[in-house]
Amino acid sequence: MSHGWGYGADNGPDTWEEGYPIATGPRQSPINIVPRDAVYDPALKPLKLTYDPSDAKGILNNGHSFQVDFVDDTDSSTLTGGPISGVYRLKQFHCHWGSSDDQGSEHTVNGVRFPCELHLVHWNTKYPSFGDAAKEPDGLAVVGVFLRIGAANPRLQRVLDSFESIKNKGKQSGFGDFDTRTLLPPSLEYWTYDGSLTTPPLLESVTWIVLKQPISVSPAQMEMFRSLQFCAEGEGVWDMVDNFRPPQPLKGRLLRANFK
Ligand SMILES: Cc1ccnc(S(N)(=O)=O)n1
Ligand SMILES: [Zn+2]
Repeated sequence: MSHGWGYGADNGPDTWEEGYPIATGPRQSPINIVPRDAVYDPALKPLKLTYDPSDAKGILNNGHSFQVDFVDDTDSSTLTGGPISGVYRLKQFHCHWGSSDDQGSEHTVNGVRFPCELHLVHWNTKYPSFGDAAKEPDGLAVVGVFLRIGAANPRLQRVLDSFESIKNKGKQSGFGDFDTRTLLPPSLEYWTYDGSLTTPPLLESVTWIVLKQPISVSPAQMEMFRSLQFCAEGEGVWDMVDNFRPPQPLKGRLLRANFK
């Protein structure tokens, strides 16, 4: 049985091009963010993130990460402003993290890797669904938030506490009444560039919005991320760690900032 893509030695990011030739396309993600090369754009609007806690639906171990899924049949949890036009609905959030605190994020800043990176995935409501939007160059907008080692993050703890019920691939559980806004840092200053999904199908449909200010996570909390498993129950032990794609070539793309 041919196994799918993953983060192992024989199915990791360097092999993805075999099944997904777009892996070497012109607008792949993540990238290394070099703040000195970012162009301040005064026309960039502030981000407006409006999330209804009652839209949180469930949490799933999809075999690559965990994801918290949201009801997205109304405009109750949306992203507007920033570099995008129109209304984008929150679909899910997930994270990427390392086997140790010195790696884990997908985007890097001046080559610096963070232990974890949170992705809030939104889709453009000019298209009928997430799946349709994901095929369009302006279809998705992902807000990236870096996590840095520091004090324990109480707002993250609710997510981490649910991990024991989704330890293995395919496990899911209810996850309601969660205010996603509480995961964001005080400052919403951001970098933005045109990119892609960072996991297959690597579709080049993402407007990336990476927040400059990290949120905190404690070493003990990082160990809880590492308690998840890539494999299904009864299929052995394979800690879910290092589920990140390394930075990809910028290929002439413009990196903008909404701050000086
Ligand atoms: C929903 C989804 C699929 C694949 N990749 C991503 S990501 N890591 O670019 O946010 N999100
Ligand atoms: Zn992601």
